Amino acid sequence: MSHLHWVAITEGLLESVWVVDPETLHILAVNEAALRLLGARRDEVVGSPVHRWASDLQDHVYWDEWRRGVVQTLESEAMLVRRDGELLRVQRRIGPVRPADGATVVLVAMQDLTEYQRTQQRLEELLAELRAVLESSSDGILVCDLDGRVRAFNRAFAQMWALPTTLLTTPDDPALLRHLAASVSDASAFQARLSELQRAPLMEAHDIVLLRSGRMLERASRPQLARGRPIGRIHVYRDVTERAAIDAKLRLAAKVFESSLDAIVVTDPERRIVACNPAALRLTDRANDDPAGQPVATLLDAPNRPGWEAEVAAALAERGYWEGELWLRRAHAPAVALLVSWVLLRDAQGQPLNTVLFAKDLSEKLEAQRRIEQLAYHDPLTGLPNRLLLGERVAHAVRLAQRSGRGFAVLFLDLDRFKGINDSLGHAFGDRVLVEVAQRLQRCLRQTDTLARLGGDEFVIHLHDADRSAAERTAQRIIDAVARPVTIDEMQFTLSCSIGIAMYPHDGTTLDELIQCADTAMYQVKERGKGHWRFYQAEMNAHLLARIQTDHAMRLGLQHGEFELHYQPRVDLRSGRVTACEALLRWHRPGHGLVLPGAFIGVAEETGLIAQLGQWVLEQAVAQARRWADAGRPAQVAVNVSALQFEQTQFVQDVADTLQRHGLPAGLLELELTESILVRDAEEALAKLQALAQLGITLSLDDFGTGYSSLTYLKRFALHRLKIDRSFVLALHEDGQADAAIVAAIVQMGHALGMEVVAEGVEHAPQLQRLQALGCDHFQGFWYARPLPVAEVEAHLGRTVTLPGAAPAPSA
Ligand SMILES: Nc1nc2c(ncn2[C@@H]2O[C@@H]3COP(=O)(O)O[C@H]4[C@@H](O)[C@H](n5cnc6c(=O)[nH]c(N)nc65)O[C@@H]4COP(=O)(O)O[C@H]3[C@H]2O)c(=O)[nH]1
Repeated sequence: MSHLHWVAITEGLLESVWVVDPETLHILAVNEAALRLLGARRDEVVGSPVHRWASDLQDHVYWDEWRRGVVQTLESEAMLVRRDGELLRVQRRIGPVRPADGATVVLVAMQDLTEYQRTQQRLEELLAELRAVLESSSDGILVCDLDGRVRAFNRAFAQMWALPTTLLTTPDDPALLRHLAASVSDASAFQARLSELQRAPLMEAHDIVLLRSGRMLERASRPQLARGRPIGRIHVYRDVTERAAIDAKLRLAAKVFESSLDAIVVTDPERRIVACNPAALRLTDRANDDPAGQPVATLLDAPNRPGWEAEVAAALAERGYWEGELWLRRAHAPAVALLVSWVLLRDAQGQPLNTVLFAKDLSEKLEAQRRIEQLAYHDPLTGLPNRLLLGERVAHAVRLAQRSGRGFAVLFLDLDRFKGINDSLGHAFGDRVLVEVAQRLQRCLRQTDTLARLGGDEFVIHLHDADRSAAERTAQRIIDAVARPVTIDEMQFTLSCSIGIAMYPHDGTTLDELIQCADTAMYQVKERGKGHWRFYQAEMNAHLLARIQTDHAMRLGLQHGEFELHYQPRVDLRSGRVTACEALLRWHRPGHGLVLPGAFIGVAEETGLIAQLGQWVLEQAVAQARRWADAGRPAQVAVNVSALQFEQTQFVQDVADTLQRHGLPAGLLELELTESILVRDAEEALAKLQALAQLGITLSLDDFGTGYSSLTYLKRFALHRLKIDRSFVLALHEDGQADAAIVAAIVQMGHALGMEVVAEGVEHAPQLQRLQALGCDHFQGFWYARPLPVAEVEAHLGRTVTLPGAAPAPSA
């Protein structure tokens, strides 16, 4: 076949074709594609040896082997040398072709690999890029085929799921899936989800996977498409643990912002409002009116702090915060005080971002503070200043007086017999009396003076800038004001008060000193008849000192046996027999001789020593009565009981114990009580008296007629005897008709209540006769016998006295 034939046959082929003579290895014919490949003309190619276009030695060796019949066909890559010398990679197939009508030729078919190679290279580069992208992603990526087989995953995926090294090097799908399932907190839900995704290859899904480690993964599952058809699935996992935590924090912060009881206002750097929480809106009274955009300063005010805005701005810029009190202006309500903490927030570059204002409503606190101050500085009953506030005022007055050289006065005021009102009419009534008195006192004073209540019925007054005559005038004004009749609950009565006055700086330079002096002066007023005022005099304190000394001496006296009991016989007026005697205390005070109770009982009652002293008396009297009874001269012994002694909780028990200790029948003991005992705490007194009466003790009421002399308690307490006070008996002698009538009434009343009546202080026969005529039951007094020492009184016991005989009954 001619080479023209070969040209005609091969021209239509896309491949480059050489027809080579197997003997000479010269090219017999080429097609157009081969000419383009070699960049040569046909005449340059046809007739040329194949070596001409071969580039490497291997090619030469091959053609030699071909000629020697060692190889027949070949398919390989080879390098050609183009006409211009450029090398060209081709894929070639070489093989003998024997046409039916001709000799065998070698057909070399070649395909230019340059383009293919370039594409290949581009693909490889693309692949490498993709892999790099895949690897550089912080998301964990898992690629599966439609059957769920794992095709690829990146390093982030391996790290996120903590894949063991074996799974990284050796593909093992079941092991990988087992590892994933074992890592999640709900394995079955995880696997169910994977199966569901596998069944729906086109489904896109987003969900959250919780790992057992506590981490939280967000999964986005998308189908992998090739030419519009799904070929697999890409799972992208993102670790959102931190983000979820931040989200939770943000949600919490939002909740705090919303529900905070404190007002929170966020502003821009120019302090214009950006957001207000509900508490802020409530506080500003603008629930329906959004203040966003307004300068926050328009809502705030600081009346005592001009230039406060500049101060805030400077503090925020320098320190990043400001704290202080501001007032909030409100739309429809009065302004409120706020405690404000103001902070500046900056961005990462340090530029001001926002300011946040936290405000606490101080109105309640201020009100509480005001209340506390009120409570701390005022007496709750009358609302008057208390001692604390008075102390501050007086301290201030002292400072002023030191500069001005002018003095002032302190008045100590105590109501007279207030205790009686309180005890008999109740504390609530007493409180109303105190309020009334406080108002009257206040009206007697100037604005610059201070009236304080120390407690009970004690008031102290600071008279500002007052000399002696001013103090005197004010004291008298007060005495008069208090003395005006008081009407409470339709009950009218009169009060009086005693006032002691101390002058600054003459009597003292501190409130304590001045109060002490005024108190001492007031005490003197009380002792001398009450209802008056008096200036303090230095010797008053000497008197006080004497009392302290007396108390001390009494205590020592008790230890040293300086006390003794004298007994005054008591005579039965009907039989004339001495049936009883009253024990009366005597003190052999060293350096003072025999001291009578009037000089020390009062001090013992004041200092409380009376309880001890009284018990000593009881002990002695009971022991003595027992001795007399043993000696065959039984006589009832009457013992005086002071109010303080009676108030001791164990009093009844002490009496019972004493009787038991000495084995004295209770009927031989009489207790003389004073009226004040009965009015103090009526309920408790009643219980004690009943207990004593039950023991069999005789109870008598001493000094009847001098105190309250109320029928009510006489009836209630069911006492056995009434002792008419000496003053009435004395009056009988002085022929006072009115007093005689009183004595008669007392006797009758006593008898009507089933009580015996005893008259004290009978010094003269006529007194005795009148008492006899009035039906009095017993008497004691100097007419028959004074109080006598034991040795002397014994002779009287059981004796019958010759009485003068009853006087005619009084005419009135
Ligand atoms: N002018 C005058 N006086 C007479 C006459 N007869 C008796 N007296 C005095 O009158 C007082 C009667 O006692 P009292 O009213 O219980 O008054 C007693 C009593 O309240 C109290 N007292 C005495 N001893 C005790 C005691 O042991 N305990 C208590 N708590 N008080 C006592 O001291 C008060 C005074 O006691 P004494 O000085 O002993 O004064 C006694 C007595 O000496 C008389 O005919 N004329």
